Amino acid sequence: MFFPIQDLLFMDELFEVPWKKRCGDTKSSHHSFIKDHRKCVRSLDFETSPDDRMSFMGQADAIIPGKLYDPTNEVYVQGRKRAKSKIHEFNNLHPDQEELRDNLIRDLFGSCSGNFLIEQPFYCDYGSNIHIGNNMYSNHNLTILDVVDVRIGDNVFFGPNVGLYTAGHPLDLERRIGGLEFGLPITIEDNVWIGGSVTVLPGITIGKNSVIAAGSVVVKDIPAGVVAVGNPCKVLREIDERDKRRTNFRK
Ligand SMILES: CC(=O)SCCNC(=O)CCNC(=O)[C@H](O)C(C)(C)COP(=O)(O)OP(=O)(O)OC[C@H]1O[C@@H](n2cnc3c(N)ncnc32)[C@H](O)[C@@H]1OP(=O)(O)O
Repeated sequence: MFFPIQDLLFMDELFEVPWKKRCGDTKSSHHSFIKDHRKCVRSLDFETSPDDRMSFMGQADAIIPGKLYDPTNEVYVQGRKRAKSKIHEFNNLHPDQEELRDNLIRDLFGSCSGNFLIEQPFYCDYGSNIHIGNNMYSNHNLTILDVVDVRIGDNVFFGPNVGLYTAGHPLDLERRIGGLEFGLPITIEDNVWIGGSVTVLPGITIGKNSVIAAGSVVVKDIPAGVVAVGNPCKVLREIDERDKRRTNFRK
């Protein structure tokens, strides 16, 4: 069973995901949202850089961070189909077909500002909400659930099996099994290294130059310039001058 859009909007009033970090509190536009979904979405101030490519959905259909939406809406279904098809092609290319791999990702992502290397396989929901900086490297099996923006800075490295999940479901049973979802954006700032098998949850920002230890589950923002470890991921220490001098990397 899926909720019709009118019900979804009224239920949304009861379900306000805390979301004030980058988009501000969207409550002021909430009533017009109930009256006229498209009009309201257009009135929101989306943070897109001038060179961002237009999302495949167009801003009128973009998912609002922290608001419930129905992923079975045809626009989203088509968006995911488009992405799956390109990803299938990407994942099945011979590793020597570097130019084709590169072109497929450039076509899929919202923006790519320089060179990058994403090892196969790679997975995402829409691709158009992913924005990557220069010199990004991802080892095998990066999964990005990009129902809303995922912004990755310059010189960001990912170990194998990393998951960046902007998507979530309500905790209460009725709306969850009814199929509703929400998304909160993820930002990975410049020069971050994310170790293997790290999971980054919706709404997280990882500050520049930080290192996230293998296997961590990042549930809160991580400041700049630190090593953070564990589940839940916590700051272990700052990265300092001693790290510059360190030559012994034995266990
Ligand atoms: C781009 C790519 O493809 S990368 C390839 C994939 N490689 C990886 O994923 C490796 C990721 N590396 C790590 O996780 C490393 O542990 C680092 C870089 C975070 C830290 O390395 P170091 O500074 O050498 O830390 P060190 O080994 O001294 O450990 C410091 C403490 O953190 C703990 N710790 C280190 N790593 C982890 C971890 N992944 N999870 C939990 N605790 C950890 C250690 O047990 C130690 O605790 P203690 O002081 O109580 O004994």
